[in-house]
Amino acid sequence: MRPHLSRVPGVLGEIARRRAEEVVPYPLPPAPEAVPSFREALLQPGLSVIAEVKKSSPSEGAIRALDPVAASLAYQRGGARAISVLTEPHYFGGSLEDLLRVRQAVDLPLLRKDFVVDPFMLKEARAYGASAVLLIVALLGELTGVYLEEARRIGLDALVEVHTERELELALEAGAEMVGINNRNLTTLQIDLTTAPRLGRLAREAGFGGVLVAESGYSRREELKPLEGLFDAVLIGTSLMKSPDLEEALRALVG
Ligand SMILES: O=C(O)c1ccccc1NCC(=O)[C@H](O)[C@H](O)COP(=O)(O)O
Repeated sequence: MRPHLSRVPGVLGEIARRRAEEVVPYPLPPAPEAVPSFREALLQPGLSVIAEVKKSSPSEGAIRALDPVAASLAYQRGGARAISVLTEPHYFGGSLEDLLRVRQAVDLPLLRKDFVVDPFMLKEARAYGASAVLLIVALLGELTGVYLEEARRIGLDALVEVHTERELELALEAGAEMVGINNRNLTTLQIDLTTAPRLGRLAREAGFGGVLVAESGYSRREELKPLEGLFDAVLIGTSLMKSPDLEEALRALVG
């Protein structure tokens, strides 16, 4: 079952509609028998970092044409607990090949970072070595629970992404065990670092006891302070990818 994408505004809608046109099921390679748990990795003490391999983006244009394996190995050495690999090709320069190559090179759990708009994309994620997928409530709406169930059924963790109070409500109603709060408005691309702590507090007040991840816009250590004691993890891409030394940059950011 596919979401109605005609109602999704801005660049997010453009990316998702293009992605939906491209999904044509094909025979997948055999999935790895076991992959490390994304959820358990983020539940280790302290604020876990999910470091992102991101070559370009709508907000930045070209970021850096760094080999995803070299970037991931640097992230692993720098203390990342998980790695997010963009697999969207047109706006982010990613691919499933990148995901597979990173899977073969590092021991950390991998998040397939894409715009999931068809259940086949979940099967692809599993086949190419992901431990988890991103489910964006602004795209999936009322179908979020259906995609969440399907992800679980095939052995994937799901990070359910929200940006507004209404989306947070939908994520919690859908039974999300991991909620990602994006500071970036995916329609305007504006970043507001108060979004994650504000919605994070609302989630905890509503009794959410699962994994909370703050996403987007972080580049300095002091910006992580409001996340302490509230969030389990932070997802960081652009600022790390732009750093001359990714390993050092990660250490400097989280200590
Ligand atoms: O990054 C973008 O410009 C973007 C545009 C449209 C949809 C999604 C987009 N980014 C996805 C993300 O959420 C980020 O890649 C991720 O949270 C890391 O953010 P950052 O550290 O700011 O690169």
